[in-house]
Amino acid sequence: MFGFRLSEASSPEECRHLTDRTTCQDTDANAIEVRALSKRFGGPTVLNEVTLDVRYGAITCLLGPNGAGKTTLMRILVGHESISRGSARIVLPEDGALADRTVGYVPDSSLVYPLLTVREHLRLVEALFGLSRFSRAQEEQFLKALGLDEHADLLASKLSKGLKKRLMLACAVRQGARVLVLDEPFDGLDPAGQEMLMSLVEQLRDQGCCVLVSTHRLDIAERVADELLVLDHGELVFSGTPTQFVRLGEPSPNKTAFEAAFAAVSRRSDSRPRLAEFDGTSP
Ligand SMILES: Nc1ncnc2c1ncn2[C@@H]1O[C@H](COP(=O)(O)OP(=O)(O)OP(=O)(O)O)[C@@H](O)[C@H]1O
Repeated sequence: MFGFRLSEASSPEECRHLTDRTTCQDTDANAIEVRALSKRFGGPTVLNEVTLDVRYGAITCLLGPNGAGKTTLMRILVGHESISRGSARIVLPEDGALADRTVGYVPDSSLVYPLLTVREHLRLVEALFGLSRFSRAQEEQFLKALGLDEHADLLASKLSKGLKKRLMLACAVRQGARVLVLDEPFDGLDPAGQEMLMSLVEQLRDQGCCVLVSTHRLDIAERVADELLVLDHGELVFSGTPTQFVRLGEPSPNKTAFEAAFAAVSRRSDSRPRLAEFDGTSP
């Protein structure tokens, strides 16, 4: 669906930077290393002795029920939250990419400048990271690829939730980030937007980027994930490939193999409220 190739929209210098991703980066190399990481906010432990690796050249989906600690882990990775114990580090690509451009973060809540237009956001990123400015044609092509061309001159405050997410991702891509940390990026997107985003993350993966995506959408994880991480109550309860994951589930007529595996590894899987127990509708 994305006719736009990310490398085409950049200046020759940036093209080299972007297209070299696949050749300069060992796609088995770790991009993120977390070791015995614990986090407390004063009260209960929110992340407990978490150890994991996330690699370049892969889409890694981070799954887990509400409150499992996904956002906290991502905020720690991008330096927005402190660590109580252990360590977390981003491993820079081997080609000497600039550290300040390496990590792109799309948070769960919107982080846009309300009084700047979509187009102005891209120019702000260009200025902040010292990138040569897109020509008008390149800018149009880039905006079209990200599904933002019809909204280019709208103030960010006027964008829908899904479009704000798309804008934040566009800024991370424009920045040339190699490690993309995307917190619930599919939340608020319509089906066409979801397809577009899946295609985009696959392109980024194919260029050698590390794409870490948190989601509650098991169907989307099943489609795009090369690797899966599952957090539950702050503990890492699964790390491996989708093939390894589905082996853990009990076959069930009411669940997909992914849903069955998620239920098997997640302690909260059987915590559905039983309305009948409260409202007297049980026979
Ligand atoms: N700043 C904070 N102060 C105190 N507790 C916090 C803070 N941030 C997160 N928590 C707690 O940490 C736990 C994990 O929250 P987190 O947002 O990381 O989970 P999550 O897996 O992203 O959940 P969801 O899927 O609902 O977004 C929750 O119990 C939450 O209340």
